[in-house]
Amino acid sequence: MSSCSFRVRIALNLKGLKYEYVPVNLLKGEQRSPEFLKLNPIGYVPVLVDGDMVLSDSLAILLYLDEKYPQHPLLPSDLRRKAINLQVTNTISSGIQPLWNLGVMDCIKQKVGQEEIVPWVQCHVRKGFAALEELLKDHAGRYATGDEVFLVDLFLAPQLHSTIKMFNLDMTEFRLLSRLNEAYSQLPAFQDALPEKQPDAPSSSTA
Ligand SMILES: N[C@@H](CCC(=O)N[C@@H](CS)C(=O)NCC(=O)O)C(=O)O
Repeated sequence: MSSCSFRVRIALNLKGLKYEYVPVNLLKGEQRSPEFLKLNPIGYVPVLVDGDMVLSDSLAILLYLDEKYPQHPLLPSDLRRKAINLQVTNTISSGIQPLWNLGVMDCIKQKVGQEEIVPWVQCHVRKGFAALEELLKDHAGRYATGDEVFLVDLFLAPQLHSTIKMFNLDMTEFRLLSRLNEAYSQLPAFQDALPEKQPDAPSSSTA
């Protein structure tokens, strides 16, 4: 169900890399098991194990894969487009996704009440999406920063997919993001990375 793991699967698919998929059930708390904490002491997925290399943050994993496997580069060579990619990627990974992480939602449920989860997530995601529309409006082509898929698309697609699906977000005011979401849904590398396509997904899986 993790949007952060979804990012990494898209990159592995784009680069044509074979990998062994090891499921970690977040709803069962498997990310807090002693074995998993040895891989990532903060108890978050994804983790990439590549020989003796253990990496536990999606951005670090993506940049590592990009250097090691340069086919289908994730960052554009053009300096300005590269900078926009990094800016928007970081806006999603630090300004949107952490605000609706499972641990945050659990905390709201316990300290404030279950009924406050959806309004909380909708408020923060809408604020983030409004910013993304503004940040990307002068850069988007078919995808977020032109007509090729880059790093920012690997962050955007899972964010859109997960929040629209889980929180029934009304996207009518986010016209650019809606168009991009539609474009991503046509790409095999993105389709095959969907949470609901993974071997351990329950039939009603959301991300
Ligand atoms: N910055 C990290 C964030 C990782 C993260 O928040 N992972 C979430 C799933 S997308 C998680 O494992 N949540 C489990 C929890 O909150 O207990 C990354 O990009 O990999």
